Amino acid sequence: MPSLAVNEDKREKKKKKKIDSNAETLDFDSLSDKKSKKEKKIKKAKASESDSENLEKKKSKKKDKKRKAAEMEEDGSGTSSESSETVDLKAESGGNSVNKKKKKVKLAEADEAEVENPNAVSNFRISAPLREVLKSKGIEALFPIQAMTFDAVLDGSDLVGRARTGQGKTLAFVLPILESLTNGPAKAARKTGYGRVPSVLVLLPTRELAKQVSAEFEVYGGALGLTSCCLYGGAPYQSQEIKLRRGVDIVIGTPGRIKDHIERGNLDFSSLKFRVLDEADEMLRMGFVEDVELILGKVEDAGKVQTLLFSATLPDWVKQIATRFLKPHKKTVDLVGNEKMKASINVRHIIIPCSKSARSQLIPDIIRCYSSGGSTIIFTETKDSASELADLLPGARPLHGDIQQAQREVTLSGFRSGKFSTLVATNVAARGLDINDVQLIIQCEPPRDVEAYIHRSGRTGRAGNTGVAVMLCDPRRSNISKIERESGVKFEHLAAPQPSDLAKAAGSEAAETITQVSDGVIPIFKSAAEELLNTSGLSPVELLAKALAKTAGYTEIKSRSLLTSMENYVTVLLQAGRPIYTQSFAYGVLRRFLPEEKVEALVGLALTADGNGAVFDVPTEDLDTFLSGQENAAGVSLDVVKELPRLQQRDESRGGRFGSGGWGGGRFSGGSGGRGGFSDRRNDRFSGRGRGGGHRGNGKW
Ligand SMILES: Nc1ncnc2c1ncn2[C@@H]1O[C@H](COP(=O)(O)OP(=O)(O)OP(=O)(O)O)[C@@H](O)[C@H]1O
Repeated sequence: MPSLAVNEDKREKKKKKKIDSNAETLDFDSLSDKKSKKEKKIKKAKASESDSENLEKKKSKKKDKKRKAAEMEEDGSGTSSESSETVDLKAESGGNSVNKKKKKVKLAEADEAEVENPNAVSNFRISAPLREVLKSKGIEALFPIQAMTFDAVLDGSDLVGRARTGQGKTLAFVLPILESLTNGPAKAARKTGYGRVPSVLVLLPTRELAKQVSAEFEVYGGALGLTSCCLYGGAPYQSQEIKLRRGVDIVIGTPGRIKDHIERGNLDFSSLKFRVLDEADEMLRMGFVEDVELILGKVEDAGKVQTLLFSATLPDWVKQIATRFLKPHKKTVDLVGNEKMKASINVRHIIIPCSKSARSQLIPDIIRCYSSGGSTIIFTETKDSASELADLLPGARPLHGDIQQAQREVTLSGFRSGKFSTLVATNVAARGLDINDVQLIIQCEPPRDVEAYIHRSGRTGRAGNTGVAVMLCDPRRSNISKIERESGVKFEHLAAPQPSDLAKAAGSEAAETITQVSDGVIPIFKSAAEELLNTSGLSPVELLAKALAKTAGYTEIKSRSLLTSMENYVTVLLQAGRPIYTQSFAYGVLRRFLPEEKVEALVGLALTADGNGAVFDVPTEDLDTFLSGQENAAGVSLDVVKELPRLQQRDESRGGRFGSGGWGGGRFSGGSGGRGGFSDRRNDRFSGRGRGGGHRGNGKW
């Protein structure tokens, strides 16, 4: 297999990543305990060389994050006038444990960039323990959505917040809620002591997301002495009930399980101060509306509770529902608004045509080309396809709603920690999941709605990092134009990587690894090399090329068709000297000069966008029959295509004959042509589109 060298590389990267994250954890521990600065200095001085290396890495990571935060600001959100108001408010806030003197010292210590940055953490009413945690995570400035909502939330407003994926919406509610509970308006009425009832309720659509947000509350809330509890289905009730009985400040969970706990009399919202609906649109879309309404309805005096609603996508119907849950004078901070581009601007959005049957062959190559050695999440429409594909891809694991919760957790934590680098998931992983180093998203087919596209592709390119989202599809059947129009994404229509391109890349990597081999091996292998040179009949360069190929894992290079990406097929263009409006006309022309069984053997027939031709794939072994056969048909030409012409695309929403999009013509960088277009009347290779599983309602993923 061609991926050996790259896998080695990936393992090295993962190792490094783990060392880095360990360093962060250690640092956080030392910050959060109450040891004096002097002790810390001594500890630091004693730190081993590798520790200091880790610190160096961490510093540069922090600088990177700071730069990214500043860049994000420049994207146009945090206005300086607002920020200066924030600074004033902070100076006036008596409840804040940081006194003015300390603040001055801090500001003096802060580097220039921090002072100049209006979104610097020090410019907000964020108390010392939270600042310490933020610092330990390399966060020195708030992202725009956080900066623009912080005061409103801390000062008691209901709020609807919207920012693109990966822009830090979680901390946008975590930080002000925690400050409010410990230093702000919610402090006075907050229940404390054993058996206390929760002050905060956070609802999320999936278990994985609930756990992730709960972990944030544990880290940040823990620094302030607040406890949290995550309630989600598939996990035993008992441990959740024990926690609730002991008393918690923050409850995070999925609607179904929260409702169950209410019905069992385990939850009392009489002292609730905050309700958060994260990924609100998804929760409501999944059919949780009634559960959510029931849960929110359990708050007796809604006037005393602040309600916050966050998502990267807020369809109009959700905004309408929001008016039922939020107070009339709620604030709205919408950083996407009417901007055309609704998906992440840090992500390269690519479409590669591919038949269902070629997926498992093509995906490893896409990973090799686009994952930059990082992790990949592949989205399928159904649970079955996720399991099937995970079985076919080496080292991949599935994640979907039919997998036992305990296994789901093992899988996700293995993926997070880099134990394996390809996750094949349904929409259960589409929302909110923030996983370090996911560089590539592959969607096996276009999702049914634009929101799903936005959230899935948003699992990469987070917190100012970049990423790639590749969508595979059958242009004849997909509604790409609709997704393109509604998401504002301008897709790059590219060809699938050719095996020869991949082999070339692998060859360069292999050459690099060969230079790293010690000269000490030469005397041992020299006589075998001389023997080979003398007997092979090949030149030294040719022999070395073979050795490199073997090192890279190649013993042969297979061809792959431009149209369906299938191995051992070749793409042919048919022209009939007149327009070809229908597939049946194209088949009719072919039948005029080819035996029926050969016509039956072709796959993926699609009409060209100019209406003058049809392309299809033929088995390589049948190519000669096709090409020589045309001599018997006047006016007909058949040519092997080097670059795929633009193809007609189905445009469901507009119903035009020649859709606005079009396929092919694109080139994979360094590749040898575009491809696309499908139809297979013989065995309907594309019939398994698998919409059946759907994703509405509980447990469909
Ligand atoms: N101010 C900040 N500076 C640097 N990194 C940050 C900051 N705030 C959040 N992050 C990091 O950004 C990443 C994305 O944050 P988060 O998961 O909250 O995004 P999101 O907007 O909720 O995305 P999604 O819409 O996909 O749920 C996380 O890794 C988080 O730790």
